[in-house]
Amino acid sequence: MKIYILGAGSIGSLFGALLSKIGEDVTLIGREKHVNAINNNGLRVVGVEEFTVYPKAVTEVPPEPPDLIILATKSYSTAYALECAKESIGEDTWILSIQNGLGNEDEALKYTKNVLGGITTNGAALERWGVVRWAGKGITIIGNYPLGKGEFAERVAVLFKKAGLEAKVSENIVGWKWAKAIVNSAINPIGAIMEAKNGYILENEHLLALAMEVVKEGCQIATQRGIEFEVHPMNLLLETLERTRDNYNSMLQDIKRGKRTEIDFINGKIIEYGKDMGLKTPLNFALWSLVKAKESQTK
Ligand SMILES: NC(=O)C1=CN([C@@H]2O[C@H](COP(=O)(O)OP(=O)(O)OC[C@H]3O[C@@H](n4cnc5c(N)ncnc54)[C@H](O)[C@@H]3O)[C@@H](O)[C@H]2O)C=CC1
Ligand SMILES: CC(C)(CO)C(=O)C(=O)O
Repeated sequence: MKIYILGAGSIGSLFGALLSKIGEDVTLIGREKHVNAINNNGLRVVGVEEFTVYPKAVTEVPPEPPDLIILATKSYSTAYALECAKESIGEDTWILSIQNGLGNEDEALKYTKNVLGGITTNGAALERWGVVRWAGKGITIIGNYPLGKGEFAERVAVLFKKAGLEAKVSENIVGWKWAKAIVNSAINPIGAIMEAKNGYILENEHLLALAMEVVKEGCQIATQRGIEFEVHPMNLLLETLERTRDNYNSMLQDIKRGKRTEIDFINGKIIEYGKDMGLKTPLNFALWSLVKAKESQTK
């Protein structure tokens, strides 16, 4: 399959490397330093598995339409990245988002009806240009966005499995996207504000109570929008906190590096969807405001 990785950073490079290893026609689209390193020395994966592959790597989206574009930028870069890719989105091209947050697939729907949603609990980090660490093995769930299974989603899941990724297809990917976003809306800002590992939220009764209330608030908005969950976000919250006890969440990591966070696409989207329905989301608003303030402190 001809696959473009749009946003070859941490998670995109991991998916690109694994798909390239099984012989798929992968092109990584990313920033100059990473692209140059890949072209000079190949793309190295370390951690869960260790290997080097030699996929194509470029800074501009090639004009030929691929079968699949895997969207792996941060959510705040999605709109611009898709605009750069629009000439390469053919009639038969599918776009799959493996990003966190809400709204990425809706951006993709502006260009094609062939959109797959996805969530992944794999952990990846760029160790240096050309080298990606597969920090933790997880599951990837994909499905036609917003709803439905579809033949192409099944084909992609088969490829992912062949590449060594645990993968499954869901008929309700929108439910999974919301469930993950609601969990992130609690863990990420609380961990970022407290500058604490995820496990601390589980150990501290005040933080755990707050996280659970934030999850309830997100669920109210989702339910009003008719979203149904395969796994309830409250269970997912507790399971995620336990499983990622030792992690500093990605929002905290972004703040520490002076980078923009994805708060606008997590708590920000829950606030926005609430407003659309005349519903207030005071907890999400408080966390969003505090993270925004923290972001501006580091600038
Ligand atoms: N890193 C991880 O373990 C996981 C990340 N995610 C989600 O995946 C998304 C990506 O996360 P990361 O890989 O960690 O971020 P990252 O910042 O490491 O990678 C994104 C890359 O996209 C590139 N990019 C942005 N705009 C571009 C454009 N127009 N053309 C080409 N490249 C462009 C950036 O230069 C960057 O290298 C986020 O939504 C994140 O929440 C989800 C699960 C796990
Ligand atoms: C699951 C969790 C909370 C792990 O830290 C995450 O998705 C993140 O850090 O963004």
